Amino acid sequence: MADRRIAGVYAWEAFDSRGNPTVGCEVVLSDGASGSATVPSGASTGAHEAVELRDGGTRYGGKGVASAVTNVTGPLAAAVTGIDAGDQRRVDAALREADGTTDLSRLGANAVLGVSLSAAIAYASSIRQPLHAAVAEGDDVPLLPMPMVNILSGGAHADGALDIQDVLVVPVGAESFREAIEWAWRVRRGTVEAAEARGLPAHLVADEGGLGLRLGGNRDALELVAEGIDRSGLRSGDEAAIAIDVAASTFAEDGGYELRTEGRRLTADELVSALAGWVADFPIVSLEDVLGEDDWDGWRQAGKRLGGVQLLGDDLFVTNTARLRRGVDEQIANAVLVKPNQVGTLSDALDVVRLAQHSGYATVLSARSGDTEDHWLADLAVGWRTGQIKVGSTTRSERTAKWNRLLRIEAGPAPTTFATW
Ligand SMILES: C=C(OP(=O)(O)O)C(=O)O
Ligand SMILES: [Mg+2]
Repeated sequence: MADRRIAGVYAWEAFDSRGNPTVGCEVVLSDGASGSATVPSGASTGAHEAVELRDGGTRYGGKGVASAVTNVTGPLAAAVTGIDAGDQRRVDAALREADGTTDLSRLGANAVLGVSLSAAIAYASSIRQPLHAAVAEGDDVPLLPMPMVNILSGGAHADGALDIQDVLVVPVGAESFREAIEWAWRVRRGTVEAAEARGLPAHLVADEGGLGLRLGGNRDALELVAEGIDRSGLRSGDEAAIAIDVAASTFAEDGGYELRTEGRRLTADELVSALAGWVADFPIVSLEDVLGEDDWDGWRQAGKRLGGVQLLGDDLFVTNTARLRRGVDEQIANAVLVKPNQVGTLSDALDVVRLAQHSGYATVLSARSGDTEDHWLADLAVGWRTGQIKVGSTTRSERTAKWNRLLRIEAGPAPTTFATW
């Protein structure tokens, strides 16, 4: 039997797409196979996420990850050396044990995820399988996810150009991933045309490559993207629909919601009413983080009034099984955003995906606003059959790396299916 024990673990500081430092990691196995991964980093982070370790006085202006790097090569390497990389659960348990905290704040969730991912990638290389096949369970057939593609950006990703963080297109009528991503690109082009027709500078892009336009208010953003869909020639609602990441925690203040671009303050109830109005007027199929991350009562009320659409919890659930379990038990939201670095290990992220799938919740695997050119996220979406993926726009290489990887997987040789909406 091949010897796939972890024999070496290396780490370094790498750039993310905002030019901030992040952790790169490589795991080498006894049989000589190796795998490396870089870890992404969010901006609109949830308060309950596992902790990303940052420290001062190192590179790139004193917000380095030098301690995360030395934690990889020191205690985390010691904890996993000798473990069979094919036993992901054991690798991840050893990483958690080495850290000893529930939020991974001692050694850093960024350090832990680097090792967890690199071990999985090294194992896939050793068994000569693509990562999506190596992480698939049982007889699961690879499933290409429906993309959710960023068109307009606001919030923490575009210097507050809008209060809401993302207006995205979902190519709901597409029959293959290739068609879906082309349709998303057509909607972007249509939105650029719509912006230019209004004299807006459509070449300025935000962190995830979405257009970073200063508009009169949030509704204007929806009107612009709706016009972009019309200009794309796609049928609004049937072929191309809209998703919003409200990211409400980023503008929640003293129990209310400050819509700064509109100069008004709303209660939770008024914010839900505004969202219900948008759902009535635009082809919206998915709403993310509609209220603050700890406003469970507000979310329950929101579910009653916005029940017809996908209600997606990001900051609400933070890829955490305990929080998702509470959501399922209390019938709050109906979908979960899954960001592996919110929880720190692949096994924990997979547990969230499976709990959601068994509970009838949809799953959307997601990149971060600070991401890298790595594309393991695409393989996880396919192998775990998450059904949806959110990566940002169709521009900027750290985004296209994931789309291009999905196009590559769809081209074969393994047979795939596509997750229609
Ligand atoms: C991808 C997102 O942004 P960030 O990575 O900044 O949390 C998000 O909020 O869904
Ligand atoms: Mg979000």
